[in-house]
Amino acid sequence: MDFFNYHNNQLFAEEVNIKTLADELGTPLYVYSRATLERHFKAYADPLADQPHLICYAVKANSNLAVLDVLARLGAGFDIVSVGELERVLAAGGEPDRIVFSGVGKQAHEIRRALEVGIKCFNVESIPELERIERIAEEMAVKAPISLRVNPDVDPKTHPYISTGLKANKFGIGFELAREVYRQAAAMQHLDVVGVDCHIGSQITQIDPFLDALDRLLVLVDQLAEDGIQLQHLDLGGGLGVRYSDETPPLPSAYVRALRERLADRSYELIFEPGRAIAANAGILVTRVEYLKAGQDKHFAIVDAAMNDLLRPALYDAWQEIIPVTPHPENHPSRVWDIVGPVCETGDFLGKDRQLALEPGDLLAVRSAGAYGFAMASNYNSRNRPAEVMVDGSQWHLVRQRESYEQQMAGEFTLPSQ
Ligand SMILES: Cc1ncc(COP(=O)(O)O)c(C=O)c1O
Ligand SMILES: N[C@@H](CCCC[NH3+])C(=O)O
Repeated sequence: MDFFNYHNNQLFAEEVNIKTLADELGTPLYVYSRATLERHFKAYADPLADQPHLICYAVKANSNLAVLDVLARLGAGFDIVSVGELERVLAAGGEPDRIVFSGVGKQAHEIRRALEVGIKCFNVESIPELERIERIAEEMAVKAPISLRVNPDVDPKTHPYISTGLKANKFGIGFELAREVYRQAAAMQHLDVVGVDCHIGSQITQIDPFLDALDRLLVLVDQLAEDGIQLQHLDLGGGLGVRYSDETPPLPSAYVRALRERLADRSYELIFEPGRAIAANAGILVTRVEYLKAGQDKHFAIVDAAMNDLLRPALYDAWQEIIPVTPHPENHPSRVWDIVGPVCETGDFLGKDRQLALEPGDLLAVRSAGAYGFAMASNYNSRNRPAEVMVDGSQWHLVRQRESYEQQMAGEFTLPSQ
């Protein structure tokens, strides 16, 4: 089932015509489908219905308040990596005791705020972080729930920039060290050791690396049991890939089932931290063609969205499908275009070598843009970040206004006069 589809030669999100939205709200414009977010969340939650679990949506993928709200209403937990994400989850109605806090650089004020609101667990990534949490918990006279993020040294076979579970990556505590660090954690007065955590990378399209990582975690869990450390939950991270072009990642249900089979009759609460698998294919970026420019070797369609709006193509050479919002008749001449933005960088492209029938003023949709799209948008070239819309059946809601220049400059000052 796809909630972004053509009807009468017009692209729709659920029952809302994209051209109407773009004409009314301007472009570039992010459009999300509530039904798709819900379907993707349930694809994780349903196969876990008969056992204790928590799906902690990775807020970094798309932190729009409306997206968080949709997921909170379904009972989602949240995986955060900053106090900014924490405040967003709380503002959207997320429950503090369903929040896990990941990330290698948690600052003291972030730890304090997380303890104050009572999060479910800190996923601790180093010994100094463990010591910092212990110190702050002591000052606040509370016990901090923690798990260690273990780096299992498993190759996730993904883009090198988004692999996180190899020895060479900055993330987690090395597998060989983990048992000893758990002993240290268990001896600290103000820590409550509740789980173990592992996240090996993103856009992973095979099940095997996840199973290898789980096997390593289970070896550790057994060793910890010998040491008298009983865990309540296993957090298996996020990272399940999606289809951008011809990838064939396992469905969430198959992935969850495979991991459950490996766990056999071990009874732990299972936590997952999916980001991309929930949000990516729940969103598109709509952009308008400004100019068609014939180059010597290449033809360029210059559109009004750029790398500041959608960074993935520039950063990872990522491929995302680009489709017309209102396709021309079949006999309209087409040619191969590079779809580029107005930013002054050669890396500013949304897609290369795309066969399309185009005219100036046409609308295009970049698919699979719901995750790591707006979330990584910036003001580079002093461009305002785009608006975001949530479609819900035949209704749509503006869930973020296009930034204004005043907002972009807010809080910034020129030098005082002499
Ligand atoms: C700790 C952690 N959890 C979850 C995620 C979400 O990953 P994905 O969007 O690939 O599911 C990430 C990002 O890779 C992460 O770093
Ligand atoms: N931002 C990345 C994924 C990073 C995952 C976060 N650890 C992407 O767009 O693919």
